[in-house]
Amino acid sequence: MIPPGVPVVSAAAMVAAEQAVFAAGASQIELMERAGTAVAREALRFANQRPVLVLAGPGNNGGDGYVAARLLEEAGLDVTVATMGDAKAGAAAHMRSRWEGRTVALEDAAPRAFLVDGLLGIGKARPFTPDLGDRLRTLVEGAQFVLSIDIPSGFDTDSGDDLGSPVTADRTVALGALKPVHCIGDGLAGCGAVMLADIGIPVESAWHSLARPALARPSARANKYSRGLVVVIEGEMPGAARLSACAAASGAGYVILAGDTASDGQPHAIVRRRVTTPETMTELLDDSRIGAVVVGPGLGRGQNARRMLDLALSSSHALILDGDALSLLGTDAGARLSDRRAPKVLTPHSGEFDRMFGPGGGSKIERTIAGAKESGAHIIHKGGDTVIAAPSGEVILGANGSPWLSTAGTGDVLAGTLATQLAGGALSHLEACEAAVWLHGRAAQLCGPAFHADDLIANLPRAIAECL
Ligand SMILES: NC(=O)C1=CN([C@@H]2O[C@H](COP(=O)(O)OP(=O)(O)OC[C@H]3O[C@@H](n4cnc5c(N)ncnc54)[C@H](O)[C@@H]3O)[C@@H](O)[C@H]2O)[C@@H](O)CC1
Ligand SMILES: [K+]
Repeated sequence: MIPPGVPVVSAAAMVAAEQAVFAAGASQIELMERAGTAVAREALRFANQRPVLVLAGPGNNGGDGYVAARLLEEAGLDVTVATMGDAKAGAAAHMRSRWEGRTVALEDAAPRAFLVDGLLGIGKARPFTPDLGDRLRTLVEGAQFVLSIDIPSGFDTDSGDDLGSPVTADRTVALGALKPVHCIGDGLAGCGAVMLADIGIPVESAWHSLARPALARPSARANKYSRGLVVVIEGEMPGAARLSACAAASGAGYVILAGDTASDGQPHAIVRRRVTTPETMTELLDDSRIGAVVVGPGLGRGQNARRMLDLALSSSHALILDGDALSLLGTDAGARLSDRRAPKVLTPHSGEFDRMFGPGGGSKIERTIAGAKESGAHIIHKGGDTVIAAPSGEVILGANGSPWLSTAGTGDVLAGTLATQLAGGALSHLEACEAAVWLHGRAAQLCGPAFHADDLIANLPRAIAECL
């Protein structure tokens, strides 16, 4: 769980925001006192009189730890501080000097039930030495509850990578703003539940965490076309496109499933159109009422699939490109899509993303932004840590789903859900992506464990109801 709809900043941007506050006259000691107070408050909610071990590193993260230790002892708890190196000069050294309680070196510390992790924060982290790593593992495994200050120690703030740290927090108090490690990569599991503490540092960012969308009810004058006409192109594996079409039918006014459909099947509300040749495809797409076209789920990668994709790309409709369409575009995606003026959204999982834009080049956030800029498309880079990026560089980080989403067909459902939000025309493209990812994740939560993609569709109306 991460707080919804709040700014997310890189380590460098957080430091710049802090510097701006200092330049405006704030004192570093005051800020650290506020940070430590927020940590102590959170610790008091969960410590329940258990013995506390505060790990204090050499930087300002450790400084926050010393403040928390002092306040927890003043609150009557039994507190020991384990230090890793000497506190550097400045506020952290000041807070170290104000701590008068029991202190041991990290190497000599014994486990205690409630662990407060103030070893490393958003400064540049190096992997722990083997000895320190082993000691830390003993302390973490011996604790009943681990509360990390700002970030779990030994994780990279911007990529979310675990640098070999034994820390897995039950809860993390993010200071001032969320950072990428709270939302992506190994950090998702390493942080536990994340709470955000306002310590008086104003931050602005083009990156935000996912929030519940505000969706409108159909107006009194609404008709099936004004609520959005969605076309889904069927291919070699028709089940995938049918999942997209059924998902789109939750909210869209009119859904057409186009392909080699022999029978008209369930649900009857979805209109079947027999489209097997370039001519019939061209005829289908020659309809200005179409709000969005989904192409790719189960499309196949043969000659016919390629032809259908080319025709969809040359239309002027908003396109959702998923699955096989992304594989067919491959390394040509950037060049081919940047030439297309009409809106397009790509919904790759990591393998499809890498096939289009290459596997290297920074964090998942940076890579997704680069892909969006190169292709001129909005990108929903799927996974447990979904990253949505716009060509403008705006980002939404959407880790609200459920690990049970890792089952066949759920991506097809996302594509259809997105088509409905785009075709409705009420939302910007980024808002439509955010709404689709939220609804998809929420429907998964409502399903509970061990569901299949059809169950997800059945829960979309309940998710939508929460947004009205
Ligand atoms: N700047 C400020 O005034 C504030 C900072 N805050 C705290 O300060 C943190 C950032 O502080 P810093 O920039 O000092 O960074 P850190 O507290 O992350 O400490 C970085 C230090 O740890 C050392 N280090 C890194 N990896 C190591 C390893 N494996 N073994 C031993 N030493 C290692 C580095 O050489 C560096 O000296 C934030 O995360 C937050 O907790 C808060 O107190 C709010 C105010
Ligand atoms: K920490």
